[in-house]
Amino acid sequence: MAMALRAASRVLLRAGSRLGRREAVDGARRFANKRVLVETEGAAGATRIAVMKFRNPPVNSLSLDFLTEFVISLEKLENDKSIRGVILTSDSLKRGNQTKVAATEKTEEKRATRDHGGRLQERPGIFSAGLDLLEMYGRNPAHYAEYWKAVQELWLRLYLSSLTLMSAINGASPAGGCLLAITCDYRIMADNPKYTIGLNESLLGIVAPFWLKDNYVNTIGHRAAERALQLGTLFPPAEALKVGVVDEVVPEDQVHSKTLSVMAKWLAIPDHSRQLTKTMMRKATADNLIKQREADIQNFASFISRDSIQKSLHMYLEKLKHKKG
Ligand SMILES: CCCCCCCC/C=C\C=C\CC(=O)SCCNC(=O)CCNC(=O)[C@H](O)C(C)(C)COP(=O)(O)OP(=O)(O)OC[C@H]1O[C@@H](n2cnc3c(N)ncnc32)[C@H](O)[C@@H]1OP(=O)(O)O
Repeated sequence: MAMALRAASRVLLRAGSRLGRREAVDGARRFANKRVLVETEGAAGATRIAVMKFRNPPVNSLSLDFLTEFVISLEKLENDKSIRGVILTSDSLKRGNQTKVAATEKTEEKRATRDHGGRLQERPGIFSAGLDLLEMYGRNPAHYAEYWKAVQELWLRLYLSSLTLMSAINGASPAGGCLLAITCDYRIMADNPKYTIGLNESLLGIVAPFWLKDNYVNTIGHRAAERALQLGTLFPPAEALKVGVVDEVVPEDQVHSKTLSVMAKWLAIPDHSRQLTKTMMRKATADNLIKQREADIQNFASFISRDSIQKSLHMYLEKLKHKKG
């Protein structure tokens, strides 16, 4: 009997590490893939809220692996009928004792910041650095196509999610980081002038895809989007609030509690009427991509493969590598 139990628990452990860990923590539940930690709050049987924490060191860039894990986690939450609201945030915390590994070391692991025990660490103050530039540089067209399909998938899942989605923006949020935020129903940003948010693609010599542009227009209006997209504006919190990229700016240590209290207000609205309203507002924008997904993938793959675009990305990566501070 004991042997059978041990064998069963080994099978469960193996399945657990394949599917993501699930454990009980102080009455709350959590599951984790390697790059996304999901914690749920609230009593069993009652409405619960999930917090999805990004932890893809060093800067929470949207790598293919991260996108895949994100979509799997979101799908799990969509299928859990007790969950009605999800908060997106970064697991990046201000930590002491960090050492930035030399920029000359090339691999992903070596690029990350590590603590003195050699463990990989998030760089602090980053919500998400956006799409992973290394997925778009120096690869082949088939890879670009696969990557773009995953980017589209994440956007569609978030934009059309029946859950109430909120972002607790606790760090820098350029380009794809801003994409994550503007798919949400509500955005709360930490009041730290070092953090900026916006679609800065034009500064990299690339162009935001039409569906992200549409999402931006729906969020801040046509004229503001037209200007911000051409200039690649990254807004500090006060300006982000003024233009409407975010809905609230609060002191950094209150971002989580404020998001929870706003979430409670949204969850007081009946789900069916809120969801139908959300669909009514968003369906046409999403359908616009759905009906031309394949063409959008091919456009991206050929655009990003151009020598001139690869050169721009190379220069941008070099600039990042050699920047001071
Ligand atoms: C004809 C029309 C067709 C249309 C087709 C559509 C085409 C659309 C194409 C693309 C759309 C892209 C959208 C994007 O999201 S592009 C990504 C934009 N992101 C950025 O510009 C952010 C760049 N990063 C930063 O500004 C900073 O790194 C910051 C996030 C503020 C953090 O700063 P800091 O804490 O000082 O950290 P470091 O700068 O030192 O960065 C640490 C290492 O991480 C690397 N890094 C940073 N960002 C990325 C990234 N997005 N992807 C991959 N790697 C990234 C950085 O190089 C450092 O590496 P190393 O340690 O080796 O120097």
